[in-house]
Amino acid sequence: MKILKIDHLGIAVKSMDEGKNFWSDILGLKFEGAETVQEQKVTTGFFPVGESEVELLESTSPDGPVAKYIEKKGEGIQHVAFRVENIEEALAELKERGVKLIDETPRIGAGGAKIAFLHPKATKGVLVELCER
Ligand SMILES: C[C@@H](C(=O)O)C(=O)SCCNC(=O)CCNC(=O)[C@H](O)C(C)(C)COP(=O)(O)OP(=O)(O)OC[C@H]1O[C@@H](n2cnc3c(N)ncnc32)[C@H](O)[C@@H]1OP(=O)(O)O
Ligand SMILES: [Co+2]
Repeated sequence: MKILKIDHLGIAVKSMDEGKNFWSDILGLKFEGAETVQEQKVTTGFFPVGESEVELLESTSPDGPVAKYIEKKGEGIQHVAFRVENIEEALAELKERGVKLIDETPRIGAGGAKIAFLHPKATKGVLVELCER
């Protein structure tokens, strides 16, 4: 598999509006707009930073993964996303090597990217997202 770069850092926030204030008003990053991804029960907000982006995540439902994360650990970095050249190939390789996958086939994430998550138990405690755009 080939990882091209860190695509984004996913940061769980209780409120997109409040989160946005810090990242755009204080740090001066450009807010590229919000998008709800119903399947993941989140509204996302992207801020480009050089070759990568910050992705703020606000839950749309109390039983979504981001709401559960905040309940357990508080606001903060919920996942790291790597951009890969070919996500199906990467997932097949990881599966063959015994890595615990949350998604065995890609789903559709923000901006229409193909995404899939690896289980934090298989990655030394970091929820890893692979994405291909
Ligand atoms: C829109 C899209 C995009 O970019 O395009 C997105 O990013 S969507 C971003 C939101 N979507 C997702 O996160 C989808 C993938 N996530 C999931 O399926 C879930 O959140 C899991 C990662 C499986 C965790 O599920 P759940 O909270 O029900 O399980 P759990 O509480 O039993 O957790 C199992 C163990 O994993 C740990 N754990 C849970 N969430 C974690 C996280 N984000 N980072 C690191 N560790 C984490 C828990 O502390 C626990 O460890 P201990 O056993 O040691 O206590
Ligand atoms: Co993400």
